[in-house]
Amino acid sequence: MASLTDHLADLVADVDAALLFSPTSSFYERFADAEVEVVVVAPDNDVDAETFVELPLPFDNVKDRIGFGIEGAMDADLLAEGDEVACVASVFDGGSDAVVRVTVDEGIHTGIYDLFANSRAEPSVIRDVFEVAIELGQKGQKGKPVGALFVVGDAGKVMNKSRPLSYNPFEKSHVHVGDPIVNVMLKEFSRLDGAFVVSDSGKIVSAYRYLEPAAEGVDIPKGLGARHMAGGAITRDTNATAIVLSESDGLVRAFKAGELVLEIDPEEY
Ligand SMILES: Nc1ncnc2c1ncn2[C@@H]1O[C@H](COP(=O)(O)OP(=O)(O)OP(=O)(O)O)[C@@H](O)[C@H]1O
Ligand SMILES: [Mn+2]
Repeated sequence: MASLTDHLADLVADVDAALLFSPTSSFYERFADAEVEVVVVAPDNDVDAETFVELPLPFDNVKDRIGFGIEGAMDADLLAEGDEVACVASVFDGGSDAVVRVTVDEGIHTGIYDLFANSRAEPSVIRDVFEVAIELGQKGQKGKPVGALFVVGDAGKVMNKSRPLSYNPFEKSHVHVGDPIVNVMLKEFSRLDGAFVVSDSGKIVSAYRYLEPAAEGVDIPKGLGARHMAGGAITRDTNATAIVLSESDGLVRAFKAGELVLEIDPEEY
C-alpha cells in the first residue's frame, strides 16, 4: 500500500487550493483546518461554505464538471493561471471518491462558464440551444452544411428589434427547446432565412426573424458576414445571447454584450 499512499500524497503536494465538488457536510467539515484554500463547487451551497462556486449544471462528465468549476473559480478570482489545484469529486455515486490534480492554464479558460452562469436565459436553455447548433453543425441539413442563428433570452426586446421574414410557425405554439420533436423542427426550419428567437425559459418565440439591431457593427472574425454581424449586434442592444452556426466555416460561436465569447468546432465536440 505504501506506493499508493505515496502517490496520493504526491497528487496533493504543494497545491494552492482544494476544490471540493458537491461535498457532504461532514466531508466538508473535515477541511475546516486545512492549510490550503478550500473552494466548494456545487449546484447549491448546502454546506454553507465561505468560498463557493455555483455549478450552473450538474455535468455528468467529470472532466467538464472540473473544467467548469475551475473556470468559475477563476471568474471569482479564487484561482489564477499557474495555480495547482486538487479537485475532489464524485465519479460514481459513492461520495468524494476521486482526486484529480490540475494545473490552471490559459487553455482551461474558454469562457463557457461565464456564458452559462451569467446569461439571462436559464443555463439549461443555453445548453439545449448549443446542442441543437452543434448537432446541426455535425450533420448539416441532408448532408449539406447549413447555418443557423439563435437569439436566446430577453425575447420581448429582441422581437422589438426585429421583423418577420415569413409567417411564424411557432406563433400560437407553446413548445420548448430541448424537446426532441422541437429540435427536429428547429433543424428543419434552419434551411430558411433569419433567426430563431428563444425566451429565457426556452420557449420558441419565433422563427424567420430578420434582426435589425440599432447597435453599431461589432467585431466579427474575417470572412463572416451579415448573420454573425446581426447576431453579435443584437446582444449589445439587448440582454440576449446569440448562438450562431456558420454555414461557411462550420463553427458554432456565441456572442454576449456584443463580444464573441466562445468558438466551438462541432466536429471536435
Ligand atoms: N439581420 C439578419 N437577421 C437574421 N438573419 C440574417 C440577418 N442577416 C443575414 N441573415 C441570415 O444569414 C444568412 C447568411 O448571411 P451571410 O452569408 O451574410 O452571413 P455570414 O455571417 O457570412 O454567415 P455564414 O458563415 O453562415 O455564411 C442569410 O441568408 C440570412 O438567412
Ligand atoms: Mn456568409
